[in-house]
Amino acid sequence: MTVLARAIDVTRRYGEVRALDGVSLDIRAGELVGLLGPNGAGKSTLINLFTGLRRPTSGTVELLGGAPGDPVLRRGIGVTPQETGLPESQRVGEIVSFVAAHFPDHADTAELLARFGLDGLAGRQVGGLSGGQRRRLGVAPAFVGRPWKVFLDEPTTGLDVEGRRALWDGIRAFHEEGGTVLLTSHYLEEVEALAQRVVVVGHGRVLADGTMRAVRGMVGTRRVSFACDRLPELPGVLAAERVDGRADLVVSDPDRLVVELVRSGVAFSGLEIRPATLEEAFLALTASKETVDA
Ligand SMILES: Nc1ncnc2c1ncn2[C@@H]1O[C@H](COP(=O)(O)OP(=O)(O)OP(=O)(O)O)[C@@H](O)[C@H]1O
Repeated sequence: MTVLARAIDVTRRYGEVRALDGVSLDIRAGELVGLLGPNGAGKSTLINLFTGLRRPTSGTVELLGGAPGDPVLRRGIGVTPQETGLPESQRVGEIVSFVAAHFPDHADTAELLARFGLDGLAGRQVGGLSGGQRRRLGVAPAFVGRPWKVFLDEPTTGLDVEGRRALWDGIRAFHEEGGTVLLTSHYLEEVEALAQRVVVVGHGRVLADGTMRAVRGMVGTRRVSFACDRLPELPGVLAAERVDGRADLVVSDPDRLVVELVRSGVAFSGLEIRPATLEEAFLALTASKETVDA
């Protein structure tokens, strides 16, 4: 299948910060890929490289088979950055028409607005939109030039459930017509609802790349905590902390951990098991990768 965006062993530094560290990734035509990772993982940097806004420090980035900075190739993509500053006094219809005017073949603006739940608002000034309507207006223009591929950086941040669903429907409709999507998100549920393939990034590296099911298995960790005087050696611990006489462990198999804890003969009390947050799961995944790589 045609590769629409490709990164080969890409590193990007900002001074001392290594935002991307040896990332290789292919996005093929027709895929809907979720790029999932905690704050600072390097998601926006990767999108900025694919869309030609930044250059890699080393490695190669290709867009539609060429250089991402090529204006002709860039006409084939649509981009929504994490934040958009739309002029308050401009009307919704004017904004979409302005973007459409840059493309020789563009979508019908009324249809596009309807697709993103903004129908009936073409004459409304941006200043009169709700936060959710504003965000959807920030995303819709990415689709106006009939792109091959769209890059959406946290498209649903700040949206309520209804707004999120309206946006998901718009993204799905584009994908069902054959469009390719790379979207970033902090939310596992969002990526699960939309993407067939999920790429987990952390500390500038690809930590996992596969189906949602496979990745959920990897990040589906639990936090097990209990009070004890001494923490024995236990298998399968991804991260451990001791706070006020309690051990706090992140594990992927809590049942096995508890069995081993009992077997160790160490006295414990106040056992609690709860799902780790996604953030914790990512940290554990990153930490375990670092241990493996060390
Ligand atoms: N222009 C910049 N100058 C300096 N450092 C930067 C710059 N842009 C990004 N970084 C750093 O690079 C790292 C990766 O940032 P990036 O924005 O790509 O992460 P992200 O995964 O998109 O995070 P978030 O989910 O918070 O948007 C972070 O440590 C960030 O502080």
